[in-house]
Amino acid sequence: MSEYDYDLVVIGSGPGGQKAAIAGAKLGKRVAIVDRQDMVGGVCVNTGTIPSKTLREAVLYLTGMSQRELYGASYRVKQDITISDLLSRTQHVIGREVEVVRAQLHRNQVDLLTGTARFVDPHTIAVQGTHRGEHTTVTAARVVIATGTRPARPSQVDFDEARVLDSDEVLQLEEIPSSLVVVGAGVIGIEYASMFAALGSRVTVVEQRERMLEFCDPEIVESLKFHLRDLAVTFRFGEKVVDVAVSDSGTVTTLASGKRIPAAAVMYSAGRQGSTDALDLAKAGLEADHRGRLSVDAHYRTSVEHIYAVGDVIGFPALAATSMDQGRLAAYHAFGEEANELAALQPIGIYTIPEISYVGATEAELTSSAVPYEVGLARYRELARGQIVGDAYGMLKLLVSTADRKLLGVHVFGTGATDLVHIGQAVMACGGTVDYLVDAVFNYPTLSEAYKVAALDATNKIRALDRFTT
Ligand SMILES: Cc1cc2nc3c(=O)[nH]c(=O)nc-3n(C[C@H](O)[C@H](O)[C@H](O)COP(=O)(O)OP(=O)(O)OC[C@H]3O[C@@H](n4cnc5c(N)ncnc54)[C@H](O)[C@@H]3O)c2cc1C
Ligand SMILES: NC(=O)c1ccc[n+]([C@@H]2O[C@H](COP(=O)([O-])OP(=O)(O)OC[C@H]3O[C@@H](n4cnc5c(N)ncnc54)[C@H](O)[C@@H]3O)[C@@H](O)[C@H]2O)c1
Repeated sequence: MSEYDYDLVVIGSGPGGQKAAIAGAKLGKRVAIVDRQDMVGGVCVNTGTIPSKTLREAVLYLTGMSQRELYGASYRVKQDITISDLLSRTQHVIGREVEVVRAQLHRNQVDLLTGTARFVDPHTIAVQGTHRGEHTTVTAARVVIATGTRPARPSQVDFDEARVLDSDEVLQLEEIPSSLVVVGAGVIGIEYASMFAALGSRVTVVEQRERMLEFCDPEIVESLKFHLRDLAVTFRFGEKVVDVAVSDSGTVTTLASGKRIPAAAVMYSAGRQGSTDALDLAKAGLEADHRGRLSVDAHYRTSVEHIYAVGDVIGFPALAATSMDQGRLAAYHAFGEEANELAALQPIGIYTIPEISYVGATEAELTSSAVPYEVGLARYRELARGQIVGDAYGMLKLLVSTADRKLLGVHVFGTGATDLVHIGQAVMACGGTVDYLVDAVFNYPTLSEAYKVAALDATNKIRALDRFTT
């Protein structure tokens, strides 16, 4: 018998924690996972990915936005959309997802301990429930910390949960604001800006940097900005928020340049802070950085050999999919199970309206590292499926090496972008060339056909160049 209550205790039940716990259980280990009663499934299910993506789906459906190309600019499924129309769908999906997480843990014999965990010593964890007296202490041979992040809140701003909110509190809004200031044009800010703009709020996005989504293809970001401006979004780049004042009639946001922006509400999406303050890390011999984050080695092991950390609490890339794999790999490493490292090719999906997705290199990266490439482009409006679904703006861009014809990057903008990208990802991961896409037969009419159209475009350009040089 082991000297510990559990072989593995996981703190946090988001994507990273869930997969660490289940991977440990599949290896036959005794596993427990700790989270608060109302947070099973993590930030991902309760306040982050799942609610925001469900809200987006509800917005797209009820506003009739994606059908306007076909039925006219005034088309709407529901005339007066209320916040409860939007939130009821969100609550429904959250409820189902929480049940799925609970059932998966249960059938894998993972004990779910409810409460807030803190270290008593490197192998002992105290779990404090919400009610007095609800207190357990467990010991573990190994620990995975998967406590995620929470919105960063500047100390000088008075958040009141009604008019001045962080991105978690958007889900508690009592009405759709007629106007909204979004502070920070990171992924969260720009996704919510898209949704509220689609709902008809007048949105102003304030971003201290000169540009947004700098890691994406600039041509696609330009297209997105064009679309958002068309929905009455105003961008204030290179501007910093210095003050937010609230009164009964609304809010006024003051920028460092002296500009003042009146709005019904203000949403802060200006970065996130690692959730490590409740953990009493010092008792485990650990220390977080100034943003509450933990550092780990290539196997997700912290400086204390038996304690691992995964997911958003270790920082970049801070995505649900990567967090899941980090969790699985941490558990495998902890129990000496062989596993491949995290795949190098990871897609990015941004659920703006329209959505963006890419995998591999950008044109800017290839240019700065002097890798010669050609671009193959397909526009949705030239695809039969694009016409059928009423998407006239979508595009798919392939970056192809002129040296060996391999795919170097895929960038998609428009309907289904976050799904479509995986075709290119699979071809790239298998070392495929553009010729595979030229020769492949795709179902017709589909958006996937964009790959063939773009591949033909790229090969036509490469051929023209070859003819000139030979
Ligand atoms: C608005 C928003 C939208 C997003 N959209 C996307 C998206 O579209 N795609 C995508 O890939 N990613 C998205 N993300 C990011 C994604 O949600 C995260 O990458 C993912 O949730 C991180 O998982 P995690 O394992 O780190 O745990 P998290 O999901 O962050 O959960 C951590 C859990 O730990 C618990 N916890 C913290 N401290 C303790 C403690 N002391 N004791 C017990 N439990 C504790 C918390 O209660 C929480 O339940 C989004 C995030 C936000 C905020
Ligand atoms: N689709 C997705 O994959 C998805 C969606 C949402 C969130 N996420 C993840 O969540 C994480 C957090 O996202 P985020 O958008 O909160 O953070 P972020 O750090 O990416 O963006 C915050 C932005 O706010 C700006 N900012 C900060 N203070 C400001 C001020 N006073 N005035 C004006 N601008 C200010 C910063 O310059 C920055 O651009 C991301 O790392 C992302 O990986 C992913």
